[in-house]
Amino acid sequence: MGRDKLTRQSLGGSLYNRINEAKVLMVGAGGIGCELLKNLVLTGFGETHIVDLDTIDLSNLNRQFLFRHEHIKKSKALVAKESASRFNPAVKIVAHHANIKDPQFDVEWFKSFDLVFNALDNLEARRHVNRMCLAADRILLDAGTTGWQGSVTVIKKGVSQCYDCNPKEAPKSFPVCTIRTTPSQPIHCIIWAKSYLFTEIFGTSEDDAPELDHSEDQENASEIEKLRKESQALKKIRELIGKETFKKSVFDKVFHEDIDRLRSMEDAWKTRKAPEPLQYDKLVAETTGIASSVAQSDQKEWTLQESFVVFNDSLDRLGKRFQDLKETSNGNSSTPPILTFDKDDEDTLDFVAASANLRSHIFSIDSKSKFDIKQMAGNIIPAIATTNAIVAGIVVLEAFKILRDPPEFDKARSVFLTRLSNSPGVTASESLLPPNPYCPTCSVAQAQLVTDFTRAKLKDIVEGVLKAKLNYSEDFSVSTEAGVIFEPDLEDNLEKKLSELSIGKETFLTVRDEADDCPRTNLILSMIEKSLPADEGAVQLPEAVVIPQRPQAKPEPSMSNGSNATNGTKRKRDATEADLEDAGKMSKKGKVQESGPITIEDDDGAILLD
Ligand SMILES: Nc1ncnc2c1ncn2[C@@H]1O[C@H](COP(=O)(O)OP(=O)(O)OP(=O)(O)O)[C@@H](O)[C@H]1O
Ligand SMILES: [Zn+2]
Repeated sequence: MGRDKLTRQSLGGSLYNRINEAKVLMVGAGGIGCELLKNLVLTGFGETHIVDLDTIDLSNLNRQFLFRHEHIKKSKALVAKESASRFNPAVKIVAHHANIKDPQFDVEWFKSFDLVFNALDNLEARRHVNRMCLAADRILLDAGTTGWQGSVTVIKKGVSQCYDCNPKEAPKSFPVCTIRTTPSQPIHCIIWAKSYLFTEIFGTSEDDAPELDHSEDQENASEIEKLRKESQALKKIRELIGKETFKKSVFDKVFHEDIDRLRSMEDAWKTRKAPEPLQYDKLVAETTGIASSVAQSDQKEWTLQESFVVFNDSLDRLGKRFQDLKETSNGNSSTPPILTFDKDDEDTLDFVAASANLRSHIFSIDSKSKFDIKQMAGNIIPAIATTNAIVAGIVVLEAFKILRDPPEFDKARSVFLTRLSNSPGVTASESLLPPNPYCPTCSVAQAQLVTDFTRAKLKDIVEGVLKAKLNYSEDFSVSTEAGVIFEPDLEDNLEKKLSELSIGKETFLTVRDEADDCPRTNLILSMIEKSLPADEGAVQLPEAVVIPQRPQAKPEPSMSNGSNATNGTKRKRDATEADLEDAGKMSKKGKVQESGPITIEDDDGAILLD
């Protein structure tokens, strides 16, 4: 009996043949991706391309079953291909060890697929694939999981909601002053250790850390200035790396001198307990007999003395790595050596865990185990293989509906996996909702520009296409994800080449009509690279574009029931339902709330996580 006989029987010959001929793209070969690839290959999808930028880590092996111990440090995409090929040698698998945002994966490339599957773990890459599929007019099946929660959504341009139709919760950040001056929860000390202390000693600068919110800096200008001086002093300590005095200097600076300064701000401690500085020599005396192997006890909360031992030991390890790096990069001043925090890098995790707990002790905050700190610093909740397997199965069932002849879009559903205590089953589903007419990504006009990047300038787009071909008047702006590059008061970029403005074939440009009367909806431009004859324009508009008027002012979302309904008939999903990946991060003690974003409630109160 042929290996595909039963599959053919259960799917029916016509669907089976279409699956056999289908060319699909799977973005992400992690927890969901491994399960999904197995399903695609065993069902007989004719050609599957895999894109993943990462290499295999020890911590992936418990659930990413296409990978084995001997694959650690190898490309996920390539090993996934190798392992899954053995399940069904009749299908073709193509692996790309790359970032899906790389320019080689342009709109034309997306057009070469019948279907696209997202098996990703982050908002940024998902949004990018969403935009690419809209520009290429390809159906995207997005699968996501967070712990026990999961979702599968079918996104078809103009028919169903896209990934951006519901605004997503911005990642949680903390005001700088909370982190640096008045921490009150373990997470504040963990962010301090990871995004301030570690980066100032071994990395670049805290200013770039996404967890730190600088929006209130102006209001606290004098305190921020003092904090800045503290950071500079800490950076100087970097010069002591490798010297006998290094560890004590770091310790004295951040756990003694800086704390003394904070204590002197009496107003800050009127309603809370003032921090207590630590003494290096006293702790040295108290820690004789504690072995550095205590760092391996990752489930228990270390004592102050144990944290001190791990702090010193991890600083030794990191200092040595930093020195080695410096030696190997000697003479190459353009790349100063830096170390970066990685939750799977024991040396960096030990340092962050020990430093966070020392700071927690100073501020009378509960300490956390290294295991808990790994979850919180890595902003992760445990991934659950079963959830991944369920969504990877459901997403293929949705793909069947789309591949039928004729396609059964009306039967396609958004499916959610929940473990809410009052929910009757494991999954819930709803029909696909129509696009949000105010969505900045899909309720817009789209156009493609054929572009010769060797000579195209911004002027060729602004003057040659937008004004000459699409009748934009003077009042409009053009922006990339990085910001505005053209508007009536910003004309300096017109003579610049697109490459100088970091615009490539993977870039989307947004044209916003700023006219007072009847402005048109936003226009999203994507690029097709082509070498064009010198006597022709460097940017061409191959097809006519219709740009409708912008809809009237957006109604205020109703906050009464936590929904943000816009279409009168059906309630739109709220952030928790629609974006489980980002709304639903939980710790072991996490508790899901039924509406609104998800909170972690730990002993120190509730905090929102992205
Ligand atoms: N921009 C991107 N381009 C290509 N692949 C990506 C991109 N962003 C994320 N990925 C991949 O998506 C996959 C998501 O899988 P998963 O959620 O299981 O994460 P993981 O990194 O394997 O696990 P964990 O984060 O729990 O350690 C990862 O393999 C990751 O490398
Ligand atoms: Zn949309």
